[in-house]
Amino acid sequence: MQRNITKSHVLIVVVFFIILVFVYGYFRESFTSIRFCSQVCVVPEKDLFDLENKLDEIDRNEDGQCQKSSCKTGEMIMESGLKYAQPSTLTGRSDVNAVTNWNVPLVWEGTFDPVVIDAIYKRINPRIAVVVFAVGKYTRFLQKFIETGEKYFLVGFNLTYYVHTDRENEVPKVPLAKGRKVTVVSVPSANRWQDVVLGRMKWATSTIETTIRKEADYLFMMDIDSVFHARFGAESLSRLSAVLHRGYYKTTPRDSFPYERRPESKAFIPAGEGDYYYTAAVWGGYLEDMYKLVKYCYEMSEVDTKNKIEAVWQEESHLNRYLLTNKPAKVLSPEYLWSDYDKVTPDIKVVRISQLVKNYEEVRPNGGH
Ligand SMILES: CC(=O)N[C@H]1[C@@H](OP(=O)(O)OP(=O)(O)OC[C@H]2O[C@@H](n3ccc(=O)[nH]c3=O)[C@H](O)[C@@H]2O)O[C@H](CO)[C@H](O)[C@@H]1O
Ligand SMILES: [Mn+2]
Repeated sequence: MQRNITKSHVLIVVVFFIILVFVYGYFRESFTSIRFCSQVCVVPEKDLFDLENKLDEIDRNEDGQCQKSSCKTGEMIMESGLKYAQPSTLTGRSDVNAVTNWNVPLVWEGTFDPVVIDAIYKRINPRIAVVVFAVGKYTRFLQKFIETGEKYFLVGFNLTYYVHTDRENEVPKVPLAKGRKVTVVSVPSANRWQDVVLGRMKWATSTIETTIRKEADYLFMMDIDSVFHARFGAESLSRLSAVLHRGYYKTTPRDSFPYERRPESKAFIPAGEGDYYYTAAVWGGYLEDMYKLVKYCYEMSEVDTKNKIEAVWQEESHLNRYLLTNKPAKVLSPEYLWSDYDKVTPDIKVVRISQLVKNYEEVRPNGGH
């Protein structure tokens, strides 16, 4: 009995092991790519190599320009070892919608973790351009805008404020953090505020072509009559990010949005169409995507002028027209531009930047609205 068991069993065990070795040899490739993740994630050697390569990809040429498109964003790579709260699939903001119907984020406080977002974007280390205009009496807003920008706006990132003005001597000297600067660009004075507002598209197009294109990866267009109050960070970065206008984001039916309604204008949006109403006081994105959009607003307003029409809200109308067809990659909640004219409502957990109350009559060259 004892002898029988030993003989046949030894044979079976040997055959079993031989088969096992063959099977292993055959499927070896697939076995190595299985990741065993619990506390520690074991990354197979080949994948580790790919990952290192990706980390090394963030290269700039002699002009400081990114070599690969991943420099701008796209790839959500985070260094390992970072400590942050575990994300939940079940809890989050339930009082607001955090996604659009074309499935991109609608950014509110509580929908992102600053630690994770910063880790991803600081590794890319993008150069950010902020284009602002301070023409005529609007130079008075520069000091507070830049001062508070240094406290809250994309802190820790390379950033240049391109201040377009007709009063160079009124540009204040504000202490700036490392990697940040102010570049002054001269523009002519204007007799109508409408010309300044629309002129922004023309002058910004030209500054991008001559200067900014060589110096930045992202670009923001912003009104100057605003003050930062809280973090306005890398969560705002995307190919194209637009901000919901605080006046129309909650219950306004689309047919009541102040879109351009005259078919003669290039900014025309007919009844029954539209997603949101976006403000033109804060918008940003990849340099080249923003260039295309700023230039579009300029060219469309030129066509309108030829046809003796001016869109109801100038470049804001053209911006809204463009974004209806070319959906933004991120929509930012009105936290990203509130107004001191309005009471803060419970869904706005944090006001990141707010428009100042101003005397339109006094500050604008031709007064009024
Ligand atoms: C919150 C919001 O939706 N803002 C929009 C609203 O602006 P506002 O009513 O806030 O207009 P505004 O007076 O701030 O003008 C827009 C910007 O143009 C510049 N400026 C204007 C006049 C002037 O004499 N000098 C000068 O430098 C300055 O940067 C200013 O911030 O309507 C404008 C068009 O009508 C633009 O679409 C603004 O983005
Ligand atoms: Mn404004």
